[in-house]
Amino acid sequence: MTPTDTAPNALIVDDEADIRELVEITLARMSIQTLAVATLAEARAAFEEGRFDLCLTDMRLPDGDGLDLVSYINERHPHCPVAVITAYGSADTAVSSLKAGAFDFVSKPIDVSGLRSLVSQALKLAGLDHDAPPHPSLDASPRLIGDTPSMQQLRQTIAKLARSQAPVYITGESGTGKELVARMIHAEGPRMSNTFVPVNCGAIPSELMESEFFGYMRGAFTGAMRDTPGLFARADGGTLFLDEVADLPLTMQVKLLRAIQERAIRPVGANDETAVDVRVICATHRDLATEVARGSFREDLYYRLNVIEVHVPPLRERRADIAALTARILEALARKLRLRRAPHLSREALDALEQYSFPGNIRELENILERAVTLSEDAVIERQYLRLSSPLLDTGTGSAASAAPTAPGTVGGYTSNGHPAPMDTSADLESQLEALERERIQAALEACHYNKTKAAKHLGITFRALRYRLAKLGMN
Ligand SMILES: Nc1ncnc2c1ncn2[C@@H]1O[C@H](COP(=O)(O)OP(=O)(O)OP(=O)(O)O)[C@@H](O)[C@H]1O
Repeated sequence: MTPTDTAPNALIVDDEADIRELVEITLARMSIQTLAVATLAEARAAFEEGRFDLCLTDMRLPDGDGLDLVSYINERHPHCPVAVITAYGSADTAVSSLKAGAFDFVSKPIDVSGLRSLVSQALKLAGLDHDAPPHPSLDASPRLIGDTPSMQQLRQTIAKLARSQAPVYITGESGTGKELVARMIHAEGPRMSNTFVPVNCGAIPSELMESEFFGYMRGAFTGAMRDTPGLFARADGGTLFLDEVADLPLTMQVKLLRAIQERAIRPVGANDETAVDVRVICATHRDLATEVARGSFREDLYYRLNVIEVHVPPLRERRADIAALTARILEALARKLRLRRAPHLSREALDALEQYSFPGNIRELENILERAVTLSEDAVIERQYLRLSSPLLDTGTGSAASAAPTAPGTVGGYTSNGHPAPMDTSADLESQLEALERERIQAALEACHYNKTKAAKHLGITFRALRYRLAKLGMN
């Protein structure tokens, strides 16, 4: 196809003629007009004269650093995505270019199919800025509720990160909305029409990890009846969300690092690697830097994943959002339960919620409200239906252990030797149930040698549900 006036145009900045040529040919085959220059000065001059939909720049230029061009474009031409071409094996440079605002990088020797997918992503990005109508999936995509300054800032960060391809590391307590943030980064960016694949790293048995992540070939092991794609292949063109990444065993961390660095995977039983184009976003409620210091998380992988860090604050640090979140959750519940009108909370009930510490954050708020709607038959939900285990907590750490009603001589529901306390029969039903729950969970954990995945199975609940309950009961 011959480029037309409406064809997108790209600026290529590299002092090596053969690389310029390779990139020009590849882009021309994609019907993209190109202008190739060899220096930083020429690149700046080109930007003074025209508008580009994409810029690809080498990192080392005769008159300066590619990073300077990245900063210049981000400042003066923020609508133009810029990607850098890095020398083979220079992971550090790739990471610093992403931090400086490059949306992606391609390493030498240039792999043409990788370059093509990078360019397609970039053009989708550029397209998002033009007057294109919003993608239909955006309307259906989840929304982040809340107007406190931290939420407003989080929304701005999401919009910025959606434009980049850099790995993102999301921190925050359980139930704060880390997965929701990851989904929004995916849904607002050029990968929106491809798959978002969430994976709970703590829930995959370690012996199955490699085949789950990378897939397997028929006959690779007993029971491998057909070629089966793994999570990376399913997320090709889209986003892989690694939840609880700190739970990955060290052997898997090495393989993950390789897949991210090489942008290729080798299914179990396959001879060759297959290229994949996956954006990795990960999250954990643990402190990865501490895990690195303890030796349970590889520093090189940490460095690779933690290019950009986003923190999602706990609900108790943004109490002003509780009313809006409650209203939205009650509306959703009304739809789910086919109620004619969404119920709402009495003033007293809302006050109680606004003072509660929410160790399980928004997921806990959802559970409290679902239970209240089920228990209360009125359109106005009174405080007693919230069944808060300790309604009025201080603004401290939010530890559920300090909140839980305890039997005399016990700490957080445990005796001094660490065993669950005997049930206090004078306590109300709620605290009796809580004590029972603790006891059953503790017994399951002990029976399964503290393997949470197995304990959850043993209890007949999901891994997430177990983790939520552990946090709620302060048993972490
Ligand atoms: N700001 C928000 N607005 C609306 N809903 C939210 C918000 N934050 C979280 N939620 C909802 O709260 C629930 C928990 O969120 P999510 O699963 O994203 O938390 P998480 O931090 O990933 O939890 P975990 O650490 O347990 O994996 C989800 O149903 C999510 O849609």
